[in-house]
Amino acid sequence: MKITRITTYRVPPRWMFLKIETDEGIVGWGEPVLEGRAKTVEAAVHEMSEYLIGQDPARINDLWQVLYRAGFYRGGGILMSAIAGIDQALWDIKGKALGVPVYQLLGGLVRDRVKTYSWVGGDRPADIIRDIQARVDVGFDTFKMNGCEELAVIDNSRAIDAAVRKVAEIREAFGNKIEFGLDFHGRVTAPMARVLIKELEPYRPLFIEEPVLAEQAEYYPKLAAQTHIPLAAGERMYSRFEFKNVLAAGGLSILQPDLSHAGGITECMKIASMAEAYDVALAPHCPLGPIALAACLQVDFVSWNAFIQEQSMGIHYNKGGEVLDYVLNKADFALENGHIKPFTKPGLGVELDEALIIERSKNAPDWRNPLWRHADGSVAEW
Ligand SMILES: O=C(O)C(=O)C[C@@H](O)[C@H](O)CO
Ligand SMILES: [Mg+2]
Repeated sequence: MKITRITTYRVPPRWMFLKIETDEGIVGWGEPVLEGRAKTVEAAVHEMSEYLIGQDPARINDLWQVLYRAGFYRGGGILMSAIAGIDQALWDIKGKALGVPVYQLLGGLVRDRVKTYSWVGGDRPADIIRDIQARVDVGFDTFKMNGCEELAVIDNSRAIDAAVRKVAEIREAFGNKIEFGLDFHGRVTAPMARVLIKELEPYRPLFIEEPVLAEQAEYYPKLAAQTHIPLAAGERMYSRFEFKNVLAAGGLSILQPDLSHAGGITECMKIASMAEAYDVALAPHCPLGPIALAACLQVDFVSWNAFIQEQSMGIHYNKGGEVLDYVLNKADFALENGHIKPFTKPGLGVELDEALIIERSKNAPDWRNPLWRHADGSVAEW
């Protein structure tokens, strides 16, 4: 079998789908995207296609190493997202060629269903109680929300109290019938993380995500030493070589590699195994579309230390497009009390509405996250 063509489709709300065609008629799909940099990743995918056209798609490991090493420069969000989507599509082809779901090629199921969580609240969580109740009513019991609004490098007690009050209200309304992760979203500096985590300790969030920015990873063990709350990170780390350093230094209880940013299934399987060796849990990051989610689930189905999966149905970013819009086999993505069952179809398990993808790609928005500024005019972390 030989790869014959690579096509990319940027689609609403902010995703990009990749189609790899072969001379035997089998097609694989992937989702190479870095939110807000879709066009840059698209250029990277097409630059990399020079290494792929005419090649045997079955040689996923060799193609992955070529894409990672052949260009001399490596790593980072753009290149590793391009590789991620290509890798997903190659696994999709291999599963379809052999007539089995990808997880069968990775050693088979380690669990019968995967627990997911739902985002609630938006960039500035308001009406959070109402949002949670709406999802509790349909069976969810685990959620994630932004842990705070923008914070200054050193902020005041009012800002800290506002963040803590929201969490206190959630616990007051729902007790321990629900769990929630708090995503600091990189908005919190190391000094403020110490203060905010201390004040949040009594409310026992399930985890605190990106307690500091990935470039401040040396603070993970220091922050972990002051709290019992599990710390999580990973969406802005792009290869096993970055996760290696974080695992060796300690501090993270949960790794959140993004299957569309960290090199795809091939790379994230290695990251999952490394995490297990350090007794660290896996919770793949996925605020993206259906192909990214399917790739995450294939890894969750075979990774013992995977404990929960992010999915973006109803997330505040999905304006103009929802996860299942492009999916024909919607029933396979059914959530029963927040859990999803293993896919049965070959490959990644997603059957796509290609006509709709092509149609919506004709005027896809070039999504950007907002540029926030503090009251003094300085740039704020969004
Ligand atoms: O889902 C998460 O955990 C996020 O932090 C969302 C963030 O990754 C946005 O997708 C960036 O545009
Ligand atoms: Mg996050």
